Amino acid sequence: MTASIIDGKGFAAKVRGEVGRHVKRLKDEHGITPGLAVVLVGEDPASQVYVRSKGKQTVEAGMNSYEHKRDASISQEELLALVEQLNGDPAVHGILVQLPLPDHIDEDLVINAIDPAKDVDGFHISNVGLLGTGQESMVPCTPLGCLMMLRDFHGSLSGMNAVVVGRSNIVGKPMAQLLLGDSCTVTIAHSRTKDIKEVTRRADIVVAAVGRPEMVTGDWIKPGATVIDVGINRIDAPEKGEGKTRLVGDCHFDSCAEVAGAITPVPGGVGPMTIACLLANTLTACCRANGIAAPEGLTA
Ligand SMILES: Nc1nc(=O)c2c([nH]1)NC[C@@H]1CN(c3ccc(C(=O)N[C@@H](CCC(=O)O)C(=O)O)cc3)C=[N+]21
Ligand SMILES: [Mg+2]
Repeated sequence: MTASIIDGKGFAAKVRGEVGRHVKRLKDEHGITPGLAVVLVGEDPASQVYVRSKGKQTVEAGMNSYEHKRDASISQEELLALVEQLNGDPAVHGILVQLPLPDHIDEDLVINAIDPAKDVDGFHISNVGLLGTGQESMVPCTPLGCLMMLRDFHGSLSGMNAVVVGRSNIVGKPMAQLLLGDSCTVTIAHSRTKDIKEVTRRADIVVAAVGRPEMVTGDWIKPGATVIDVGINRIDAPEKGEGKTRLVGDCHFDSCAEVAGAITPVPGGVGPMTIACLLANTLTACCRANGIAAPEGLTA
């Protein structure tokens, strides 16, 4: 078998186009422009790349983008004061504080200082609780993007056996909640899971979110299963020349693609969908803040 490739990059472009059409309508009919504030602390070059492409795509969708870059030495108090300022700014409908933060800053404290209604990452404890109880919330972008691709490919997910590999607050746990919400039978596997291959090999859907390059190989996959690869790992690529690198997922693409029915590539899979869902969440937050019905199909 050779798997179908799920085109996250193409799907993300469609989602961004749909967001852009709703943004235009908000402007034309209500005179409102959604605004996204991104806070970047420190100089990590990879983070800077993400922040730049987020800003560019935000503007392309017709929304306002506000970037707040701060030195890695910023104090926790100063960062909390910035979050408070953004909470109180009516032009800002979404706030994203890029993670990870430097070690001297308590990440949970900063995230929980964000107004939950503006928490477009869906990381605030209120949003986590709302998602877990099936109430309206802001849904984390990466799992939302994965869910959109799965729904698009399969239609209904009801009754499917889904295994999420990884138990992070950012991806694994919310992904499991969303799959449960779509009536999958959900297992969360992780580094301490015994006979993990036997667990994943029973899955109709495998979502790999462990942050270990190419850990999931074809022998972990049931023939015909759908594989969603969340990992974005930069590894050395001496075959491309001295000092060169390349991006790989948490799945070993070639061996998984021989067995799976469908698979997302890296790059061009989950990553672009994450950014598209960030824009969708910003639009949703803006609509809710203004008492306007948020467009369906862009939320969980
Ligand atoms: N509060 C917070 N929210 C985040 O959502 C968040 C964060 N912090 N910290 C960093 C990670 C990383 N992240 C990515 C999003 C898109 C791509 C993406 O689009 N990647 C392209 C490739 C990019 C390349 O070529 O380097 C792709 O997979 O095709 C990657 C990484 C969001 N993050
Ligand atoms: Mg930290």
